[in-house]
Amino acid sequence: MHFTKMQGLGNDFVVFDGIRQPVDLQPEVIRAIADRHFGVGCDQVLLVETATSPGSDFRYRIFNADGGEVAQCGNGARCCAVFVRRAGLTDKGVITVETLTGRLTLQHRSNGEITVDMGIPQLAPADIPFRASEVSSEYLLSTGGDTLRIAAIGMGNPHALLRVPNVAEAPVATLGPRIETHPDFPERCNVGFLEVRDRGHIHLRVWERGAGETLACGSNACAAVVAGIRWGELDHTVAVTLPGGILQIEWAGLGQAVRMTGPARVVFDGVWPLSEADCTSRREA
Ligand SMILES: N[C@@H](CCC[C@H](N)C(=O)O)C(=O)O
Repeated sequence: MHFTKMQGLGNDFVVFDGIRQPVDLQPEVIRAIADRHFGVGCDQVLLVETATSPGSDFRYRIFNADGGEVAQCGNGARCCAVFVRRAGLTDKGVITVETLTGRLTLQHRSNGEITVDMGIPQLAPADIPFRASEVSSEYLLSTGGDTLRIAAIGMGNPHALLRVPNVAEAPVATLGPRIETHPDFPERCNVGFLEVRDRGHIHLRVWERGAGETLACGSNACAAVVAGIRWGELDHTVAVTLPGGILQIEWAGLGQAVRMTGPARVVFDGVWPLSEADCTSRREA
């Protein structure tokens, strides 16, 4: 299977063209590809397939490094836009892709960046999904003896957001997995630790469901800006500084879609596996 290694702000992907070649991605194959020591190494594996619904150009599928299939990946969406043009699958400047739960519009910009229409955020607990009796901009979450104030927001995938005084010192590796697997998020969640610098700028670190801490998470950046606007702390256009770089996020408010703009780059092309005999990717039993 031919693949392209790509990255969006250091959130890295192994991308397969499932239109021109048969691609079989069983969970154990995804885990082997994503392994940073025995495989290629990536946060997510992406698969581009033929669209199944009218009005979409492609089907865009996303698998976390742990092998689980999910419905949304913002940085991956920008990489998908670059991948389909580079592979000669389309020459369109505006591309529509279907995901597990919705549709995204990807727009190539004249400066080489890509803007993604990430859809309308889900605020109703049942849609996120999150266990709460009513919609609120802030919820209390009890974990390990602590009570945390969080926002819970769906961007096609579930997100928890916490304010921190300084992202550099945020307990991402300890609190991240506890919130990811908290029973109030029945499908687990991505956890964003956000520091508001001013009304147009936040710093953000993200513990991703199924991947651990990544250098950037586009959908969590969108959810963080939605949370900050609902708290009354942010304007409608916000620069989000992540460890891997900066995203521009825009949200006009309730009922409106979130727009995310940023780069996407090719790292290299490869073949997986080279051959059974050459394949050194498996952990020895
Ligand atoms: N890195 C992504 C999100 C990938 C999926 C996420 N880990 C989940 O499980 O929902 C992004 O840029 O949005």
